[in-house]
Amino acid sequence: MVINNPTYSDMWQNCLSRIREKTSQEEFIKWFKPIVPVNFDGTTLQLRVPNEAYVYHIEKHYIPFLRPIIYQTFGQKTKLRYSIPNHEHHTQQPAAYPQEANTTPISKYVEQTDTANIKNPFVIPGIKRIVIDSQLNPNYTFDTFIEGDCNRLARSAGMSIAVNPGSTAYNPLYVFGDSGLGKTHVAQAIGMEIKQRHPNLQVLYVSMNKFQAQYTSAVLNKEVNDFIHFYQMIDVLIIDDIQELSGNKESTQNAFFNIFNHLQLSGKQLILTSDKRPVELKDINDRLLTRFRWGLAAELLPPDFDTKVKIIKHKAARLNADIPDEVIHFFAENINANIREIEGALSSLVANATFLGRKITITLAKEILKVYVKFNQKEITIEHIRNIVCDHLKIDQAVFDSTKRTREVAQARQIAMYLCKQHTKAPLTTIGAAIGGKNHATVLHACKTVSNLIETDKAFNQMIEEIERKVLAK
Ligand SMILES: Nc1ncnc2c1ncn2[C@@H]1O[C@H](COP(=O)(O)OP(=O)(O)OP(=O)(O)O)[C@@H](O)[C@H]1O
Repeated sequence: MVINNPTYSDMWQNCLSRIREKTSQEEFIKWFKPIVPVNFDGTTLQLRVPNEAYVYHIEKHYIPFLRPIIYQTFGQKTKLRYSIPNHEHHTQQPAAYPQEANTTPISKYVEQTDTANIKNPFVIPGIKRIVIDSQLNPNYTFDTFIEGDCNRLARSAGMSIAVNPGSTAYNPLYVFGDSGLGKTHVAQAIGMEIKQRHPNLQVLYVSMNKFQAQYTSAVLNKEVNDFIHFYQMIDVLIIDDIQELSGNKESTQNAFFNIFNHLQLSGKQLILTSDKRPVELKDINDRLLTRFRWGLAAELLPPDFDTKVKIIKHKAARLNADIPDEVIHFFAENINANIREIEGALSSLVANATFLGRKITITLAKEILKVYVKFNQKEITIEHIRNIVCDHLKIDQAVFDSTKRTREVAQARQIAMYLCKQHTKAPLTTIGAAIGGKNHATVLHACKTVSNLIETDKAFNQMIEEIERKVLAK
């Protein structure tokens, strides 16, 4: 009886049987079944894999598992070599994901180089680590993200994740809140911190819109598998504006599900941001929604006064701008909408001071707020100004309205007239009539006197700014 030596294909089948016993059906079908042995020369086993993503995935996740199986079947110290169909094509072109037409590719599978010098089994010389541009904004770090009650949960959870990505209970971390409250900033800060602490991890930030565009292009180019494999290799995936997945085609949601599920099961970290609470997300596959709720949902709230002050001071320092406290407080009191608007107002304040040589005062700040943010201030009336002036200068209203002409009272009236001219639309005659029954020439004179004092007397100027702040904080 002639016993034929088994071929390397038979030997590989033997390996596959053992692999099948020890892996899930899904893993086996996805990662091992597509592998084809193409040569074995007694020392090196050459396997054809569908693409570079396989090489990377196998090397990263299965080597300790595969090694004994291959050694027992092919012999101790057997070396592995991979080949990839259309390799020329694959390696000369940068990998397709994630990139957009006419933009710099952010990922490159680096070409397999000389294989003659294989020293260690299971190490593929030349397959260098994939180079990925994480797409993170280096300005979005924890150092520049000011902490307050409004963001403490997201910030602290983010810090824990940065220390142990994928190993905390916060997976995924779902950061939600209204526009401009710092969702992108905190998500990217986590990514930046992870890159610093764990330089070997692949971190990728992508918006849901960009992800969808890439997926659509992958479908058109028949590269969906490459697309999914690329994303499945990421260690920390940050997806901004996840709510954009709503109402998307089943196929896009399925692709995202495959990626999400794979990463989560492999202990990779996912960070999602959204302008909606998880329960408010609509038209998203239930199996995804359930997974979004597995980790931690952290809300970002509008900052309180003190946090706004800290943020403004921090941003002013970065702009090298010296902004008086009362202007900072004025901004903090009057901008309620979001931090992006604070930044816009601050930049234009500084631009006015730098390019137009204007002094940074509450009056300038008010002008800017009118232009740059929804400034919901109620109309300021003459009566309101009179009340504030009397209150601040501790002058009785009845005395203020009387014919009494002591220096303090006369000056209080002048200040009130000046502020009425600055902050109301009332004509000078109306202002004069309402303050001591004076004519418009007296009001003009009062305004001139106060302006001169503001220019020449520092203490007086400070007092006016203080009164003005109270007037505007209506
Ligand atoms: N706590 C903070 N400290 C410092 N800057 C902050 C803070 N929160 C937000 N910002 C700044 O506010 C701006 C808006 O933040 P970001 O883009 O992260 O908001 P968002 O919630 O993602 O908004 P949108 O939903 O509109 O995309 C950014 O420039 C960011 O740096």
